[in-house]
Amino acid sequence: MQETKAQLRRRMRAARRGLSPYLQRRAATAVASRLSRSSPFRRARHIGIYWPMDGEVDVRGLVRQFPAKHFYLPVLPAAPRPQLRFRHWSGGTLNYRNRYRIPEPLRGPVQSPWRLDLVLVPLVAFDPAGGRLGMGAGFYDRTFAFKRRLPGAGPQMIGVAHQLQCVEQLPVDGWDIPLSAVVTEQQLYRCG
Ligand SMILES: Nc1nc2c(c(=O)[nH]1)N(C=O)[C@@H](CNc1ccc(C(=O)N[C@@H](CCC(=O)O)C(=O)O)cc1)CN2
Ligand SMILES: Nc1ncnc2c1ncn2[C@@H]1O[C@H](COP(=O)(O)OP(=O)(O)OP(=O)(O)O)[C@@H](O)[C@H]1O
Repeated sequence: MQETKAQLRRRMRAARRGLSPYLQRRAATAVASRLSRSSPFRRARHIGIYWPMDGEVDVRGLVRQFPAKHFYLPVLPAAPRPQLRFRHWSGGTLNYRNRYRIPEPLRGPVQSPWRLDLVLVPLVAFDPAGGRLGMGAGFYDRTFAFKRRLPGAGPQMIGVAHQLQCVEQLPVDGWDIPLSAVVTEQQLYRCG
């Protein structure tokens, strides 16, 4: 029988969490190096990144490596707003954790999502066509929903993942924002 989204999420999260610290470090280095050689990254000045959780690839090393670029971390929306905000982060220690226990900067300039040049998107599973399965709260889909109406507008969305998170084909929902590329420790997928 076909695996449900919830089952696929559970399986992929367990798989990436199960990677040894050695494999995690190797993936982090390979992904950061492949990203930093790609033209969307080289062109970008304002970049959305993420604080890794639950076995996600750790690309925070890029912040130290590229001091001339500006990096921003997602900040969860306060009650009435459905969208993420992105707050400037220079690589320092963060003391505050949000309700999912993910660190967030408490101060610093906030950048509108559409003024970022590039967003490195965390994900649970992806397919080679740019389909993405996230944590299931729809944060990235809602925040970048404007890209469905204006496909060329706003940041390039590049998924970041371990190769083991690749599946043949994900079901597409109407609100899904397709990824323009996905980077893993093994390859760069150009999508769409
Ligand atoms: N590193 C990282 N940061 C991110 C995301 C992400 O996927 N990765 N997000 C991408 O959108 C947003 C956070 N989205 C999240 C959605 C659900 C859960 C979560 O852990 N859910 C629990 C149960 C909920 C609870 O504890 O209340 C779970 O099922 O594990 C975590 C983050 C913003 N920041
Ligand atoms: N543009 C949107 N407008 C309104 N609701 C949305 C929109 N995008 C997503 N949602 C809602 O968010 C819920 C979760 O979507 P989905 O399962 O695709 O999240 P996800 O991409 O896995 O999560 P995340 O982006 O948080 O990692 C959906 O049930 C949907 O109702």
